[in-house]
Amino acid sequence: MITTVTLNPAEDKTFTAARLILGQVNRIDSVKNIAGGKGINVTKVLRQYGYPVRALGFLGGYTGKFIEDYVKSIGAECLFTYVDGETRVNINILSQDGYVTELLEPGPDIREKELDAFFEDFNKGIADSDLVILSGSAPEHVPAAVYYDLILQAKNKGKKVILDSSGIYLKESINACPYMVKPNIRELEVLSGRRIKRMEDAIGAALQIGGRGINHVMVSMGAKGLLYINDREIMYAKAPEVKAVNTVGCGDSVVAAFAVAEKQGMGNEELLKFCVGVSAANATTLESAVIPMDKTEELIEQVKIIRY
Ligand SMILES: Nc1ncnc2c1ncn2[C@@H]1O[C@H](COP(=O)(O)OP(=O)(O)O)[C@@H](O)[C@H]1O
Ligand SMILES: O=P(O)(O)OC[C@H]1O[C@](O)(COP(=O)(O)O)[C@@H](O)[C@@H]1O
Repeated sequence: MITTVTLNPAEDKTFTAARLILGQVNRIDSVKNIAGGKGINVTKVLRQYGYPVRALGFLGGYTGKFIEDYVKSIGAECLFTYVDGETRVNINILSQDGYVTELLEPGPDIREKELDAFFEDFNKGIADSDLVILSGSAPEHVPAAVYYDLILQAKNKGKKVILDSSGIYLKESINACPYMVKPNIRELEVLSGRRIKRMEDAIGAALQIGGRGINHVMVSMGAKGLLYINDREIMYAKAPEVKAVNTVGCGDSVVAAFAVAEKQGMGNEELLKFCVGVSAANATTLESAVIPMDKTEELIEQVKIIRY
């Protein structure tokens, strides 16, 4: 069993538009509403690879119910903690000039007793899982150190923890040393306190993070690909060129692919190629975290690895 945690799930509204002009009336060409949020996307990808998954996190109101129904429909187990507030709606605008603009709501207010209820659910939810995946931001009034506590609790029970978060939630939790962390360049800058302009900067910062006792550091670089540092190797894989339709969910696809690779016992090179292939394939579909399997195989073949 794999447990995914999405503290701040969202209904993702994907708008397509010719262009987006600030301060003007913008008419939308099409709308697609899907269940999203980082851990929900990870759950989607893991289910496509056939793994049993239990999804945890806060849900509330009509949007929360919509997300739970979807997660059940893909065959994942649900152990969500229901709250009085309403789960958020996030907007992703894909404009024809190639820009992806995301408008992310903060999420509902979480009361102290709701947070306590979540911690109880978490301890039940991870009992039979070997991998625990913590993804995304947290809603209002959840302490910044929430992931620090969750990582330690899961590690104390012998679980491997994967962390993909941002800002204060990432910074406050990194000293709990998850098994794997996946910052993008912006997040790596937050973690290391350094500006990252060149590959050498990214390698230096990732080594600094890994040196704290994190076994696997994957730095995602959008269309440029992935840098992967573990206790033995430093490897970079350029992303294959694809016609990107929607890059939302690419980071979540890397995380899910890493979990699949871990489950399948892939070697480092195979693992990196797989993560790059799956995430590039995600970019080719309009719906986030829907992986076209044939395309993925084709893309994996194209991935070239550079060792440092
Ligand atoms: N335009 C693209 N073409 C090919 N692969 C991409 C593209 N955008 C993202 N990817 C793949 O997805 C991974 C994660 O994307 P990234 O945007 O860095 O993550 P995040 O959404 O977490 O910021 C990248 O490391 C890369 O492998
Ligand atoms: O939890 P956060 O950081 O607020 O992000 C939520 C958003 O991230 C996504 O999971 C996409 O994440 P990635 O593009 O980083 O993979 C969306 O589904 C969701 O709206």
